[in-house]
Amino acid sequence: MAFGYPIDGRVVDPGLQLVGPRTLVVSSPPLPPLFSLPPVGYVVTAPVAGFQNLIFPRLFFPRSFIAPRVALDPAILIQMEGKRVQSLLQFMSSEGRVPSPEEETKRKKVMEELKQIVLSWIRKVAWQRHLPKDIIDRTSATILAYGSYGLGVYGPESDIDALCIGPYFASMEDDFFTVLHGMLQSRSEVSELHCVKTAKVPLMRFKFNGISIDFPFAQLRVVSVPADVNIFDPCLVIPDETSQRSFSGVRVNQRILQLVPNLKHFQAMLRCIKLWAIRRGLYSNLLGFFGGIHLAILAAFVCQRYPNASISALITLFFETFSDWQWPNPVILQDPSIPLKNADERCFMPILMPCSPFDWCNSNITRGTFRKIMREIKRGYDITKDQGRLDFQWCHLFNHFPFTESYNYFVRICLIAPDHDELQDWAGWVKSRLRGLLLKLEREYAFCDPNPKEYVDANVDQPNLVFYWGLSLGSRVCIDLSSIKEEFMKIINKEEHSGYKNTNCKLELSILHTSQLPKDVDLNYGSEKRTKACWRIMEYYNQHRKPAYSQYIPSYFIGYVASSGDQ
Ligand SMILES: Nc1ncnc2c1ncn2[C@@H]1O[C@H](COP(=O)(O)OP(=O)(O)OP(=O)(O)O)[C@@H](O)[C@H]1O
Ligand SMILES: [Mg+2]
Ligand SMILES: [Mg+2]
Repeated sequence: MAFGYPIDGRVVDPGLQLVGPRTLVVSSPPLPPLFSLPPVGYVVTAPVAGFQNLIFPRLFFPRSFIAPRVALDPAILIQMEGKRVQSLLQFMSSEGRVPSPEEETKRKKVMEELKQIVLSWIRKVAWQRHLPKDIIDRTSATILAYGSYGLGVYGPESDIDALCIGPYFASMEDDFFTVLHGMLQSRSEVSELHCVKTAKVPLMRFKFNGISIDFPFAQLRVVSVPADVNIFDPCLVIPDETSQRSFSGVRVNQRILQLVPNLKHFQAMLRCIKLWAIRRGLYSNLLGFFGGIHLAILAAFVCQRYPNASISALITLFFETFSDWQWPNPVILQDPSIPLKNADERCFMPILMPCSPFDWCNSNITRGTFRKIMREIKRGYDITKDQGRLDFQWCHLFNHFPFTESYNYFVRICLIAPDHDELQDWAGWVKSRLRGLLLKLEREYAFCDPNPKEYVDANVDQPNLVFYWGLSLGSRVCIDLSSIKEEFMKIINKEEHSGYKNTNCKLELSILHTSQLPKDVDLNYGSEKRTKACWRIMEYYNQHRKPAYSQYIPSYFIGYVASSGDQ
């Protein structure tokens, strides 16, 4: 085995060769640790007899994982790394975050059935439009998955995002939102069907066999859209701007998949980062936190930088990279090679989409949510940076955010409607405007933490949905929300599309002290509980590991290695 050391920011391997600006080769023979500069990272190679000058990078370790100036035994490192990855995968699987084969099959079947519906739809449309018989015979439409399902990282709560692509004669208003809508409505598998026509990317939203589907539409100037349509084909003519925007989601997804060096690592890491964001109350684009697209690009960025890193190292590197990041410097996964459009100056974390037209991800992050995100990223780094530590458990990283311990006051936002269907529409509309309320609360109070979780108040007779947002009052003593509510209701009712002015849909806004929270509402949702996986990991840590010390500095504790358990 030999050692390399970082010198002036570069890393030199005295035994073999320089392998890159952020890597260190551990090979033979060992040299004493002389340099005080902290290494930026390590690639551990397995020494191969007879190939002394070749480097076989196996694993990348973040700098924090290995204390600087300490000699290391690569065999122990690799073993420890393997255990950490294993316990992480075990944790994710026991938390139900890895879809079962049945779930995979169920979703595939939904996609297949939607494809069939879309095929019969387009023939029907061609026939209704009296197109020539050969066109009716030849025409086809298709659907392409994108979002978390397209990336292969969906969780139990995820929807399927599927873009419906139709030929030149299929119009959005008449054929998609009317004919196809009618066909979907008549299917017994379809429920909760809604049209969202005024969104930037207009879509139908429904459940198919209980799975939520986001279903936008785009048109191509062709007679027949093949199932394997190449959406990067420069010859494709996309006739209108709405279709361009609808295509963007699929393109971004496919580009991300092309840019990550190791798809399996990317998918596994993104699943973990998403669970972390959900548990820490950071997963909701509408409420000023991350959406799936933000996390996907940030995760891909880290994977691209560290192609040799293991899944657990990638998680540490995610937190390390973005706690050090000089925001609002943008995160760019693919160099656009064209001048960048100006990011919105209010954007706290600009993230560029990795393909033409290189737009910025839409972000609702506010000053307050940015503060919380950064605090949580630093927490993530603190927990994961030294995984050799005695009390390390993955479940600490994924603990639910302890809302009731963190705030004395909560803003209660209760949305009420006469029936469930109306509640869906009403809540959808209000949620799309909640950033306005958040900004007002931030202006008025010291800090507001919009917990994205939705609750139901059993004491309210009508169908309802309730948010409890954490509130720090700062030096304020007045907690009268009436003026804020008045201003917010103006936003809700003013917009011409809302149409909610004279309906029975209501919004209640109040401030509660923690002691006034309903007894059946657990805002901390399991933060104190230990999951089954956690216990399993603890057992493993307590019973089957023994401490390992550096072979060069015998009293220096490196971590644990598995033992047969007979100690
Ligand atoms: N803020 C945004 N900016 C740009 N594109 C977005 C944004 N939000 C959503 N999209 C597009 O819509 C797609 C689907 O978004 P969605 O909200 O369903 O998240 P997701 O990544 O699929 O995660 P989830 O598992 O929560 O569904 C994204 O992949 C992206 O292409
Ligand atoms: Mg989705
Ligand atoms: Mg979606």
